[in-house]
Amino acid sequence: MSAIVSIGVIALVAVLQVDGYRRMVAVQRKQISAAANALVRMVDQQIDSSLGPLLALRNVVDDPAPDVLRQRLAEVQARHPELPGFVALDARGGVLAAVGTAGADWAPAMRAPPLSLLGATVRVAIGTTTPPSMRVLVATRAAEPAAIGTLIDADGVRDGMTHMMLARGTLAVFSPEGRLFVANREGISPHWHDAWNNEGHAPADEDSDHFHARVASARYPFVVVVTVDRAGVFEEWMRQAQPSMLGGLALIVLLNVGAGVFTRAYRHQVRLVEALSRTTRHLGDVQRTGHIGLWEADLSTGTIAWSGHVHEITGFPPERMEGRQGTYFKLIHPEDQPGMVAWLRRFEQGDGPYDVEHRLCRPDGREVQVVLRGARITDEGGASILTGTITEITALHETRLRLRDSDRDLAASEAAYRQLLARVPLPLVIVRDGLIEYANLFAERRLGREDRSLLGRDAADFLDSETLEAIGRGGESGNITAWLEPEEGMPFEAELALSQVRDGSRGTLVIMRDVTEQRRYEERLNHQATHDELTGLPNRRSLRETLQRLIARTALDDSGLMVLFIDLDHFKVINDALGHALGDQVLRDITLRLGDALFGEGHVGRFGGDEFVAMLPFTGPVAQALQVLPRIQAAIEEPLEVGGTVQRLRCSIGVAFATRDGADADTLIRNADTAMYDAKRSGRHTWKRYSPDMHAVAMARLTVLSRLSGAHLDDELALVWQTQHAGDDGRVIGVEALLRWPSAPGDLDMPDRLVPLLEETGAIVQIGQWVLREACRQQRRIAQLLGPDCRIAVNISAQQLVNADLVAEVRRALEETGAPASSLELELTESAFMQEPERAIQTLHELRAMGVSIALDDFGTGYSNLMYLSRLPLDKVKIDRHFTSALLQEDVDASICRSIVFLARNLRLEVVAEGVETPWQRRWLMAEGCTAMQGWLFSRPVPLDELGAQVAPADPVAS
Ligand SMILES: Nc1nc2c(ncn2[C@@H]2O[C@@H]3COP(=O)(O)O[C@H]4[C@@H](O)[C@H](n5cnc6c(=O)[nH]c(N)nc65)O[C@@H]4COP(=O)(O)O[C@H]3[C@H]2O)c(=O)[nH]1
Repeated sequence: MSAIVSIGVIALVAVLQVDGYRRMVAVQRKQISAAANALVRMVDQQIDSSLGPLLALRNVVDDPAPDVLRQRLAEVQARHPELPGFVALDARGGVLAAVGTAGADWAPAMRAPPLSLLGATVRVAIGTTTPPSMRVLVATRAAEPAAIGTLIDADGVRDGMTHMMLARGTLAVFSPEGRLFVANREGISPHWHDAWNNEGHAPADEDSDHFHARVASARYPFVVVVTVDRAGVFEEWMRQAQPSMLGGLALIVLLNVGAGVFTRAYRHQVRLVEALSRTTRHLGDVQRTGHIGLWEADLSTGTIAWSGHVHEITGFPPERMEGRQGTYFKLIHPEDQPGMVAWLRRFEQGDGPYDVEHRLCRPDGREVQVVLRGARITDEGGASILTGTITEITALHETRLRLRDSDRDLAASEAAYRQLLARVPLPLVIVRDGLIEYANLFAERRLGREDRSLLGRDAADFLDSETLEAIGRGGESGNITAWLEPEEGMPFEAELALSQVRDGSRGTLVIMRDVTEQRRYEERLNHQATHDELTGLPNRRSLRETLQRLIARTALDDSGLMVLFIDLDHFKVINDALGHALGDQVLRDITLRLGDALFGEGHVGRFGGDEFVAMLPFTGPVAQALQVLPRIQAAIEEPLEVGGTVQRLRCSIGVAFATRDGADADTLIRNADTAMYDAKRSGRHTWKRYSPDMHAVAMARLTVLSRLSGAHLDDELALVWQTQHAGDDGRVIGVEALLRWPSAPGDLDMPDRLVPLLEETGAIVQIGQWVLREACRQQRRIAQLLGPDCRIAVNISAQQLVNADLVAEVRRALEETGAPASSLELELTESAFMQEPERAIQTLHELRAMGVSIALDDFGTGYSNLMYLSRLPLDKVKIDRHFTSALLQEDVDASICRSIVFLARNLRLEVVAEGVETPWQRRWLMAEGCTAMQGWLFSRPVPLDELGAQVAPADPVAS
């Protein structure tokens, strides 16, 4: 039996699924029409934003100077060749400024509705109310309404199409006369547009292979056509059918359990009723066959006579009944005895017949239920007797009791079932024959009105015909989506779970889940996930996806793809000075300008902060593609009004090409970024093409940062020392500490490569501290080797002067190592003083007050402003070795070197010449009055252990 039921259920589910397919088709129809509408909205918005610069013209009319107006109109016209003329009008239609359409009559355009654009009319208004006294109008070429296509960002639309329809359908945007603007797949010809020209109806009959929808934009001249393959829908249904079949079966089983509770209770009741009637029948048999006890009592004598069956009922043998009424009375259950007395009294009022029901307690311990029926018979003499029957009804009584219990059970289980439905935390109704038979509280609240119940109402008041049809078919389970119309409030979209109620006639249980918010939330999430909130541009994730797609396309059609990483120069300064709100405004303006500069040919996205990434497919030579760069730079450089100030921004751009510089999106973006970084290093406001050695530099930076920002500098770094000598006798007068990184990667073991990198990364501050401390630590040994008067010179970077508390650091280094302050000399370059001159002068004074000497390094290469230098508290200047080396060629005009030495001596400071390599240079310097020297002539930089050898160098003058 259960097998038959199961087969029936499976067959039922199969029928449901077939019908599910029909519903899916209906949903599909709705979806493609929704997709077409969404696509129209999207393209409308795109055209709006493409026309952003036109709309931005409204801003220029803040300043009604005709020259300014004309210039701005001309700029926009140059960017939009499809729009040949613009004019700014005052409120009365008088022309304030016009370009491209001089002498035209603009009055009709004043009557054009706001924002209607590129229609069939010759002139239309695009700006109407800002400020209220003016309008900016644009003339379109009436003969070329298809120019609208240039305003559509085809790849952006294709992106949107992917989200709307995934891969199953075809979406296309045409001009009304059939020109294809964009589609989500290749190979769509204008004939395709003609084929679907009858709005909303397939040209072929229902056997056609497609569903389609066609929607025309109300604002711009284009139409959207959407089709879906019937085969694709079938596949999707196949994919969905399996889980929903299982779900349907599970639901049916669940409902069967519920219905089973009903059915069991009902059957139980039927069985009891049958038992009751059987018992009644038996009773009839008993009566028929004489199985009723008969009795006759004489009330005046107290005697009673019995038929034989009375003994069977009472269980008392005849000999013990002895014909006494009292004997019977004693057998009656004590609780029922008062009832017996009352029954007897009834004969005082009449002759009967009267019935009394009571229990008898049999001698064998059994309790039986009997009914005594009696009537009074009076003879002619006036003597009367009571006579009647006694019938055992124990079985009947028990059945009656069970029936009463079962009635209670049945009422309880139905209440439980109703309660179960009422507790479903979603609106739920049972629809039977098109009427609402049951509605839980949630349904009453969501669909109905406070003063009017849903019960008995026509379901068509709330549900559309398709949904009603699905419900009306009955016998099905599954989910459908529908728009519901509550009596109060807005219609809402809901997911309906339908299941058959199996209790005789066919009803459908409908559980509703409002998905309006969920849909809205999904759409918002989708947009947020792919777009930058501030600029509305695609965000990093979506950029990467688009780039990956473009790379794939490039590989197919053998075209080129250029990736630009654009970073605004010194944008932080704008942010810091003008605040983040105006900084945001700048980023929005830059976004518009980038769009203009690219002529809508590429894709731009915001990578983060002030970084933008542009992707430009191209077909011609690379040199031609690169022509966009000056255009971008010029667009960004245009003066920008921000918060009452005029700013001129610049940018650094890194360029990378697919697939030469990377075959995937991440690599290409990273390499364009590396090239941008190189452009920044080269002084900003420039652009650089990526080359692999840039990557090596970037890796070196990374190594420096990871290895030299750790705590183990002692294991990585070392100091070498170069002696300074008196020019006349060659005695050692000081030593300079020079940094080395023995295990450095690449050529970073020498400071002229390493130090600039450390400066760039900021690591110089921490490493400078290490050098200072290490030099002071080695001072004691140097004093032992070269004498206590030998000063140690330590190079100090500009960043240490600006970013660290140099005075405190020097003091700590001296205290911790025990080196005397008088033995320490700090070498600083002129540029170090220039960043914060007043603070630098103050710091130097404090250092000198401690007893530390100050030397000006690389003298002659910097600003050498004598006025300024005279304010610095210096002890020594060191002539840069490039001036000394210029003396190597004896025929070189020595006048520059002479002036440098002269300048240094005139500051009345100790003068040391660096880079002395030949005896000739030494003699020349001596002759010019420079008596202290440093250079390879005396010693190369050596480790501490080798410094002892410098104590008594051979006098080079003599050699
Ligand atoms: N051709 C030639 N070169 C000579 C001669 N005599 C000395 N030199 C080199 O000239 C540089 C002198 O150091 P500097 O002017 O302070 O120039 C230094 C200094 O500005 C910077 N530097 C070195 N160590 C440190 C440091 O610990 N901290 C900071 N902030 N800068 C350092 O790196 C620069 C280069 O250092 P080095 O490569 O060690 O190069 C040293 C030294 O090896 C010579 O006769 N001929």
